[in-house]
Amino acid sequence: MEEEEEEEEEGGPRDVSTTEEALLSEAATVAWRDVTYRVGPKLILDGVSGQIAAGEVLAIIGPSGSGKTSLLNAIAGRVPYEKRARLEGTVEYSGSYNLAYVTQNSALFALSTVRETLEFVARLRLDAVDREERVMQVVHELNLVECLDTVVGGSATVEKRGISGGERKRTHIGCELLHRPRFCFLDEPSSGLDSFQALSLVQTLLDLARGQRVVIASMHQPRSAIYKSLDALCVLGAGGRVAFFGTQETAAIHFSDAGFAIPPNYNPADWMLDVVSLDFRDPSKLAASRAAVAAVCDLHAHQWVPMVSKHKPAQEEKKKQDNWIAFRLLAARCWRERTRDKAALCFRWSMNTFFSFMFGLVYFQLGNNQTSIQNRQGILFFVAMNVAFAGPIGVSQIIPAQLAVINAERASQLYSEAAYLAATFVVGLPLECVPSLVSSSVVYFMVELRPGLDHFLVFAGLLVLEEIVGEGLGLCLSVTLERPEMAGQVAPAVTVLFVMFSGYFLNESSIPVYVRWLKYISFVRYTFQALAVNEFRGESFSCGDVSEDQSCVRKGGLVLEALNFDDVSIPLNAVILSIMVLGFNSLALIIFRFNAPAFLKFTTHPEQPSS
Ligand SMILES: Nc1ncnc2c1ncn2[C@@H]1O[C@H](COP(=O)(O)OP(=O)(O)OP(=O)(O)O)[C@@H](O)[C@H]1O
Repeated sequence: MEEEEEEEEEGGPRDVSTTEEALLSEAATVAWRDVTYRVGPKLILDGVSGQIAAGEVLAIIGPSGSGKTSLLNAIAGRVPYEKRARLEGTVEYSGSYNLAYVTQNSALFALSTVRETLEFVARLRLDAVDREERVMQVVHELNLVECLDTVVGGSATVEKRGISGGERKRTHIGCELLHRPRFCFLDEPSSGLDSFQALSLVQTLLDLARGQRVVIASMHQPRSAIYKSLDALCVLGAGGRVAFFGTQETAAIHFSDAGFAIPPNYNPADWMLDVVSLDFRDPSKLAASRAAVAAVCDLHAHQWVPMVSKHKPAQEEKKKQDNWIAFRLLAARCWRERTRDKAALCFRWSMNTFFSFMFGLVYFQLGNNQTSIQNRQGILFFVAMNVAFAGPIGVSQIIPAQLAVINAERASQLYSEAAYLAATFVVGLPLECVPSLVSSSVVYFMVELRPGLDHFLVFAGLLVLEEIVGEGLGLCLSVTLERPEMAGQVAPAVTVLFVMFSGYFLNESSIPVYVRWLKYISFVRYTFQALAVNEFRGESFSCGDVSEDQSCVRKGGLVLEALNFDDVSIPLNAVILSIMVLGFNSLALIIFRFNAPAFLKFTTHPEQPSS
């Protein structure tokens, strides 16, 4: 029933096989010419050319630092933007295309199972009609059956043992293959796998390619069985030049022609890598290895025949995003990730309750005398301050901890920034507000603040509102800061600023003019003011605990006057706090969009026509 509803929501079933056949009937090719990539003065890729058609697996091999990842990024359009970087040349795809890009470090959500991870992507990328079947197909292709219901585990912030490194890699690849991409780019997919797993992965890539797909993978050091199974080879030499491009048979001839015939009984890939690496052990070895690299690369440059371009400019296919579905799926994932970390959740909630009891004990049953006036101000301020810290500290670390996965998902345009932030915010509401509501109630009744249900409800409502504003502030910090440790330090510091301008420590008339504006954005101030008005306006106090020569404040209104809060209106402050919720969330969205991963665009060589 649920499934049927979803089908309707997502536009109903579609004939996937027809769409797929139509897509595959166009021959997929990608060609790159004279790709040159520099970062500042450093030349990383030096005029690299090549092409590959559907049905084949191309392996980019080369020594460490020769530019394999950079070339793969350049072909896939994923070179990270940098001001001082420059990318020249052309890359042409045939027809419209959709691509998969599997990065080297497989960042995944730690507390989701393999099934949940795959289903999340499938629900965003595939129509309902063959979704389950496709997930299971990928699970079988990548041999993930055994670990399907195991959590991924092992992230920087969550210490939880999960699936193995190889399974993790295959899960990541599985996510990218779900939507049947025509072009698959994989950066070192076999790294971290044992030799059997690596070979079976390459076999999967070959099967994928045979299904009319282009597969390009960078590889560090393919074992001989893997080398033999590859269709085409691009060998990058030290310095980012192409040492060879073609099939294995021509590779043997090429290296032999350059004076480096592959010895019998030697893994050809190992031999080629030895030839095209620089040997820094001593100057003479360095000069000899430089000469060898130059000889092989020059011979390739001399023999390389650039193909005649038959390609029309192509557009990457974009799947239409449904923000509502994305929001629901993101909220479900966010809830999972935040609630499955039981230890962290219990720790936070117990600390919260502990401090509430501490506050309750220190200010236990205040009574109604003159001493209670100062104590009431104190406890109201502490409660407002406590709640102010909870939101920013709780929320600010969430996005930095997930950034690697989120950026990869954003690069694949899996969902919109608005859907992601809305889901993070909404999931945070019960998780942040419920404990804060519980602890505020404990304090209210232990301390015996102003009697009356109406006063308690205003008190609780204001604190919930403050918590929500704090969550918005936390989101702003979360999208700005890149590392969880940074968030952990910055969030309390920023909140302290707001606390300073709460109107409790500092008489507002004494605040220097140039920082006075800060008081207008201090959400702690609006909360504390409204809490004080709720507590004191219209309340009377007894003078039983003061001697005759001491002054006695009978009216709560006088307390508010002394605090400069006499003209504060609770509804107005609540409205201001609500506007702040909107303001902080909108600001978070603007910053998040601004920080979206950006990729370098090609600028053509001056001597080349731009079309
Ligand atoms: N943004 C950058 N700024 C400066 N240097 C860079 C940048 N990107 C890449 N490089 C340098 O370019 C060279 C090629 O890097 P790349 O990651 O493409 O090599 P690789 O062949 O994939 O290496 P490995 O096999 O070790 O992963 C390296 O020396 C690297 O330090």
